Amino acid sequence: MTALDLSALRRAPKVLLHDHLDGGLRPETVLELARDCGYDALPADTAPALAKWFREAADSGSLERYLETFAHTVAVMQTPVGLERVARECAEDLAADGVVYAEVRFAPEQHLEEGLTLDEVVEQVLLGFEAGESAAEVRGQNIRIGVLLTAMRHAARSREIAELAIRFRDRGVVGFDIAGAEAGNPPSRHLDAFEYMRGSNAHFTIHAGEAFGLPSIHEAIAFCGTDRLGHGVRITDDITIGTDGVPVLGKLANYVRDKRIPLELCPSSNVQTGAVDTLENHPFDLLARLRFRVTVNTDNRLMSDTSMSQEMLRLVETFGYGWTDLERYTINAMKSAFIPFDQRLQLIDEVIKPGFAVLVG
Ligand SMILES: O=c1[nH]cnc2c1ncn2[C@@H]1O[C@H](CO)[C@@H](O)[C@H]1O
Ligand SMILES: [Zn+2]
Repeated sequence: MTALDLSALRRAPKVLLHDHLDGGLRPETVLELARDCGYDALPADTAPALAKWFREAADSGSLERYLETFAHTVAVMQTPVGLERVARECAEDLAADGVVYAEVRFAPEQHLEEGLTLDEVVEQVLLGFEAGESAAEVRGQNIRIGVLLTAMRHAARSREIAELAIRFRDRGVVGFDIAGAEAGNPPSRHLDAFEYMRGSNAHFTIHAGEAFGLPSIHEAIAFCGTDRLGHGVRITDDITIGTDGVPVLGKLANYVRDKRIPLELCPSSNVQTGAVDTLENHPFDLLARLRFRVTVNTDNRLMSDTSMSQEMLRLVETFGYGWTDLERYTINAMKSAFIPFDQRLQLIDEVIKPGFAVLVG
């Protein structure tokens, strides 16, 4: 059995379903792109200081204030060169961390300030991911990236973004999502976008149950028909612990578990936005023990100063998990991916299981 430390975790084949492209830039890249495009509003001028600023500013305890930090990353992702570079580096960084399959999301509507069209934005990001996948392969690190197109939930372009996702479905876009401030912007506002996706036999996930509780999760599932829940951490509001210490599930929690609806849990991000108060109190462990389909995710690597391996290490340190637990969460994630079933199975059988077998030894 290999000791469970950060370097061994980096060798484990990992699957990431919830990662924002504009939340994962390298601090040096933010600085360089800002200089190149004349953006002069960055809050720091060295990479370490900028990394620290993002981490601390995102530690706000409120989703709305956490989201304000994205103004700086989105500002430097407005040109073909900037978009391509950020996507390329994202693929390379994830591959170097041992991620073998990732679904990375971003909101094309936020990248139109310099005159690019929605289609051009998506094309540049896809080019960047392809270049990053190839560069990683040369180093012996194989990764596949599927793109999710996000619509901002406070805006009114979700139908258009869903159509964009379908236009690019055979070129690397594997699904659709909504993100942004949850309170006041319920999923049902975007029903036509979700109906369009369902009508196209296409997949989507919805950020729900992060800054708002059960009604948001209920709408996402019952009215919108979501395939997965982005976070979904507040499903615990529907779980009570009886006097005998035994958890009792309400109707919605039961439904989520019965239908094996995947929860894209993002431990560090959830603490930063105040969805949970401490990692020790994160319901990840309760949900895992109750056999919900839990997955481990980064959400925003820059804002949380994290990686897939780091998130797993934090869970190991907090809840005492071993390799077989981590393998189970990884297989949960691979089963829940938006690529076709045969391709998911191939990654499980040929990459994930053999990779963990080496570590379990
Ligand atoms: O945890 C989150 N909850 C809700 N919205 C988020 C979260 N992380 C990032 N974004 C939002 O998604 C946009 C597209 O990637 C980001 O610009 C940010 O506003
Ligand atoms: Zn997110």
